[in-house]
Amino acid sequence: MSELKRIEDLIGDIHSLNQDAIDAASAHLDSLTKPPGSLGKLEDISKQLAGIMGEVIPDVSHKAIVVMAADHGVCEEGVSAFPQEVTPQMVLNFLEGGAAVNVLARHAGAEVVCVDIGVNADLEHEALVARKVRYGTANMAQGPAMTREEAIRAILVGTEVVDELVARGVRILATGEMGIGNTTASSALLHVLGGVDLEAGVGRGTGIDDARWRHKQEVIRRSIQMNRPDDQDPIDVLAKVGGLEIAGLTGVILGAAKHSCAVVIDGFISSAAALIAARLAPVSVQYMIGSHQSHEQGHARMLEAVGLKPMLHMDMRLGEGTGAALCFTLIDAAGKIMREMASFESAGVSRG
Ligand SMILES: Cc1cc2ncn([C@H]3O[C@H](COP(=O)(O)O)[C@@H](O)[C@H]3O)c2cc1C
Ligand SMILES: O=C(O)c1cccnc1
Repeated sequence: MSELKRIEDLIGDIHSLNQDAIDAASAHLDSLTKPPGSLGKLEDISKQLAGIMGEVIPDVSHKAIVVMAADHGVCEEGVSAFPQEVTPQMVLNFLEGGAAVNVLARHAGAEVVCVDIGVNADLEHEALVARKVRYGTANMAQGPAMTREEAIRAILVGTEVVDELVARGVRILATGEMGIGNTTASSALLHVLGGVDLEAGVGRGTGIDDARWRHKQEVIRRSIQMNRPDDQDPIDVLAKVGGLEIAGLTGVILGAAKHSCAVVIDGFISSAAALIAARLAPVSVQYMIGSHQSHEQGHARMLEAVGLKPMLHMDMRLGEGTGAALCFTLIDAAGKIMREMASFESAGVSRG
């Protein structure tokens, strides 16, 4: 089967949520000892999870954060405060359990799965999922970041990783990434697909100064002029000005939706992947949970373009899956409410 046909089939396998399960979860929440709706977004999470998994109180105890790692040729233009070699160095840090996402994942009881989908170095580690599509993207300021075939292959890597995780019992997923330069690619995607000006949609990433921030906008402007991505064709935009980890995460999101699993979306870069997924398969948004609003300029506009409302505002701007890991703790809290709260009947409390 051609790889494009596999993407079309994947999209065709994603269905709307189960309304009966949502109604049953809603009735259960209203039977609990609280005014209806008073637990706000905790109730929304429970209803969404019920609709996604087709059960009133689904078991989401087995959680995984998929950290997709890849490099960006556009780093040659000086768009990040850090050098490219940080990408493979951080991958080893993830694999040894020392990065922020590892700590927060342990706190939330989630596993971290690190995938080399396009790091510009040879990496070896027993825990690494080695699925390199190519050694980093090309410099998008001089030509397309990758070919259409590579973008499609990277999306399929993401769905295959999810297939394997679901087969081993994972029931909820989250997105994470590592890739020096990837806020540049993400802002380019936001500009082309979301129509957001570069002033508003380009942030400081790892912490660039004003001069470099203006330069980053200029590099994105040049990259778009050079490649002329078709805003009606999300895979064309992804291939020309996106990234391999972003493509992989698009696949993770679509794969989660195909398996009727929720997928918690992390920060700016993960949300760019969510934007591609939303444009390829609008119904996939129903499976996404917006974890937090990053401090990165443009993230609010990115979330709006996808159609997500973030749970948390923590001024975090790290990526890796850190915001998604924190959101897992809220999802667990929502599940405990569903499981452990007394009802008006059982507790003998009068209804209004
Ligand atoms: C040590 C370190 C750890 C990180 N973990 C995530 N990022 C984050 O920063 C990068 C994006 O920012 P920019 O586009 O400015 O390069 C990505 O790798 C993202 O995951 C990190 C960055 C650094 C330096
Ligand atoms: O919002 C994010 O995910 C983010 C912001 C800056 C750098 N890296 C990631």
